[in-house]
Amino acid sequence: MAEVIGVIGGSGLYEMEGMTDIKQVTVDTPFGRPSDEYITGMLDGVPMVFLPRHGKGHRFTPSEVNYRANIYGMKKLGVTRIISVSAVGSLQEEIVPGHIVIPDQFIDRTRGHRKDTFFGNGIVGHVQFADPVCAELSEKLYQAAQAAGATVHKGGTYVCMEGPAFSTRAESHLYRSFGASIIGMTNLTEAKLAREAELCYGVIALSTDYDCWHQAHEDVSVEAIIAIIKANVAMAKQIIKQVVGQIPAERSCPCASSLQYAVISDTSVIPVETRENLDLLLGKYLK
Ligand SMILES: CSC[C@H]1O[C@H](OP(=O)(O)O)[C@H](O)[C@@H]1O
Ligand SMILES: Nc1ncnc2[nH]cnc12
Repeated sequence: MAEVIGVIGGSGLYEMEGMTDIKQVTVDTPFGRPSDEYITGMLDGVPMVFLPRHGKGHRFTPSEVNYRANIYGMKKLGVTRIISVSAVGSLQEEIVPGHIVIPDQFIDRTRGHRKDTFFGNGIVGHVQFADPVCAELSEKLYQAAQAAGATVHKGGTYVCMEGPAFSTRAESHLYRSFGASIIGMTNLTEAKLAREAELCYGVIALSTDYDCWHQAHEDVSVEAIIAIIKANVAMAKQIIKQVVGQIPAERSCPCASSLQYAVISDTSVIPVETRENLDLLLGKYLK
């Protein structure tokens, strides 16, 4: 039986066509409400769960999204691999709007307001995050993007800013001086929580604009982003359709055991409520 694939749709991707046996599922979590109901079903014979990150109708800012609930809900529904589809600004000339990037690194420019860990409340753990995305899933996404006919860039550094306002021009130039490739507001937070939930995480990033550094292009605007998304969302869906059949049933990557040596707390002092809240993620290590 194939493992369940989760898709988190970003700006412009609020539903996943082509799924069969669809159910809308409300999931309760110890971390509050996910962004919306999850859509469960099958895509080309593979079990799939879909969630729109900002909610249907795009109701939550990047800072307001309840990332912990979203990831926990995926885990609760049996998901083992998450594919994120996201709109990003390009920080490099060669990443033209309309191109796809499969990023492999992040730089954190969020401001510490987001809940980006399941740890706390009496339990401390530190997962490895040097390689923040699943290399195996990302390779499959790259191959699927090529097969779908996209112009796709393999690897790249995603700057995750807080938003919701876009960057100043000075910030945009600063990120370019870091050698970063793309900029968005959501994916790093998800990647951290996916790692803490022992889920693989990979990103299909659709370049929608040149942010505000490029002298020959208009500064980023929602209007321009939506136009590019509309023209390319079918491609993102095509990549997902391509990839589901290519993902092996069993995972052989390290993502599946990322919590094994992460907890530093004396397990005898973990409060009962914390233990209960984290049982789904950590129970097998806290016996
Ligand atoms: C609509 S422009 C800015 C918005 O788009 C990206 O969203 P997502 O990552 O969910 O596709 C970016 O991160 C911002 O949230
Ligand atoms: N230029 C940009 N900055 C931040 N997030 C984005 N999402 C799409 N384009 C973006």
